[in-house]
Amino acid sequence: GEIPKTYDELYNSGIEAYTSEDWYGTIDSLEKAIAEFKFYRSSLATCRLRCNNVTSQFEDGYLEQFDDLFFFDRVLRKAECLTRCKDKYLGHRPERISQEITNDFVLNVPYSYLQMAYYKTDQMEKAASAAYTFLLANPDDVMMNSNMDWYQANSGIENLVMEDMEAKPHQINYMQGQDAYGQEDWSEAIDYFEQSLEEFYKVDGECRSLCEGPHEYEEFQDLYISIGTHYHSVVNCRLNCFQKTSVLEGKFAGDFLPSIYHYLQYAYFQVGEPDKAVQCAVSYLLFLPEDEVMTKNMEFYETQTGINVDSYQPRDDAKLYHSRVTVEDSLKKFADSFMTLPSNVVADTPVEEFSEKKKGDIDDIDANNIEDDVEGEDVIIETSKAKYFGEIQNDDDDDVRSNMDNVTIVMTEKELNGTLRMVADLFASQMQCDQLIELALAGAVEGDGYSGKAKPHTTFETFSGLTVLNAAEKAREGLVKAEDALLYLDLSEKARRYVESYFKLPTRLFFSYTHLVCREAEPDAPQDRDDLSHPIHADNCWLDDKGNCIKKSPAYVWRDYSALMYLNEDFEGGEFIFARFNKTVEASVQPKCGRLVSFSAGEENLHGVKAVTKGRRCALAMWYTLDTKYDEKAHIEAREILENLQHDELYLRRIYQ
Ligand SMILES: O=C(O)CCC(=O)C(=O)O
Ligand SMILES: [Fe+3]
Repeated sequence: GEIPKTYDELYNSGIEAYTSEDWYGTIDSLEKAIAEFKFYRSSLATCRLRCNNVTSQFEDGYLEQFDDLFFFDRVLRKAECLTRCKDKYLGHRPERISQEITNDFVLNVPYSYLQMAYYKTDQMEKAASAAYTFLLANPDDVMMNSNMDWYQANSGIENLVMEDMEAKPHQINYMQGQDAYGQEDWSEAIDYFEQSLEEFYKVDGECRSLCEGPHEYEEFQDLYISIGTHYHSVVNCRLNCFQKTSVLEGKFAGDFLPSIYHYLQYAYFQVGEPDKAVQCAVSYLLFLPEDEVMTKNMEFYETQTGINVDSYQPRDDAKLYHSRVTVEDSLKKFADSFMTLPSNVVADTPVEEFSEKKKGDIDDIDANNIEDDVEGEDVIIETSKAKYFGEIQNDDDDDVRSNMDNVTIVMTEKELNGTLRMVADLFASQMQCDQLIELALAGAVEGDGYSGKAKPHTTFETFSGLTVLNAAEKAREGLVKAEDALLYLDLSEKARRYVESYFKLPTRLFFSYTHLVCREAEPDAPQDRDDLSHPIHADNCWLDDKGNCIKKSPAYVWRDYSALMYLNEDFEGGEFIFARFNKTVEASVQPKCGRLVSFSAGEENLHGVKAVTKGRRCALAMWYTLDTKYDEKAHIEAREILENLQHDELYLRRIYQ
């Protein structure tokens, strides 16, 4: 028969039909494209999963006596199995389909065309659902947001139901489970949550196997280095699956998986199955061992039901998942220690997937407080509150932290009167601070970072700055010391790692912008000025006149965390303040050499700097993002420049010695 079209071909015909306003044609092609995309991905995943079970024709243990024959026997048998399987299910399809088009599918872009086509053909409900589906992956899209408002106001349909047309079974079951749970229909809740759990692991398995796709090599290297390089990107991609699968209504829900065990333990308890309840509780604690509510529940089980909780193991599914991720994470860290992840990682699942959503805003999945209802006992208190799921992936970040010589935390959320804030000392020695100030004096440019405006915030101070890349370039030109520029890179990396670990971030934190800055009071500035050196602001949104945080351009909306490492204290004024929009101060921090203040970059952390009335105040300012897209590549480039310099210098020394 006719060779079926691939999803990129169908997508292109859909767009062509759209351009010529052939709405039925658009719908036909795009619906087929979406179906084909799903078929393609699930077949690929199925083949890869199936081929995990290949067995060797050799006697058990026979190959293990030769160095790597056992390993390569499995590799070849898997390769053979995959070749056959792909041939059978995906026969005519090319090995690789345009990455750009694949990304469009991952980001629900076909639904933006479908939305219009459904609307034009008078299918309002579908049109609204398509708009909603597109928005889940592209929440900031201005056009689609206004379409959505329009549907809500003018569709003419009462109770217009908008569906996520890409909702996956683990998400649907989860939401149905929550409904049943809210109705206190425990056995139905158990069914849904068990189903959701099973589907979660299935989707996760598919996601992980889709990571095994092609990889752009610069060149083939040693056999093992090539394999290792490819595996590095695969394991990185696999670890990202947690983010991609733990999504509810388009948003990253950090405790999606553990919360299912939380719901289940309560529901099992309610239906009189305390054994299963404890198993679920123990499974939950595997992911979030420090959870207070669950720890209390365990005490309850122990004291009120007579169960010996210590004899319980987590469920097999939880154990398997947890230990796999733990091992993968340590393999990835090991790989990270000697090779860099290529920036052009090509896998079937783009790394950017869900980038809009992972931003680190961990949403409350459900704040559904379940009141005590077992004879007034002090029982299982509430369902899961949002928690970071950092424990799994950040295990040995604690080492990083303890390796940070003598860094000490001096203020936490409590003293700082807010959330996601901290102050720590001893990040740099006096000598290092002096070196960085010297670097700033030699290299910083007035108005750098503010379109050259030397006085961007107040007329009474001059602002100057130097980026990491400019520092390296100036070192190359001999304008600043290379070792100072290197220290700039090293200290900012030290801070980045500390912040990543301190806030237990589930994924890597990237630099988004790094700036060595000084603010210097004008010699004739009045001592009693009442303006600020830096007005109250949030780092990732702009505040309108009512103090609303607008997360739109020109704000740097992708910034998720900020940190400032102070370099001196010999100036007057210049305290850093956390403050409300009406300028009431929540906490104030006195800068000094080696002190780091760090906080999440949103409206929860409005801040500013009090007037510097005398002298010069210097700091290493860093803004970070969780979104790889905004990774400040300048750090790598700067390091390269400096390494080359160092290399040249050694070379010259050798010649002239
Ligand atoms: O220098 C400081 O203490 C804070 C500066 C700041 O908030 C910013 O540049 O966004
Ligand atoms: Fe700021």
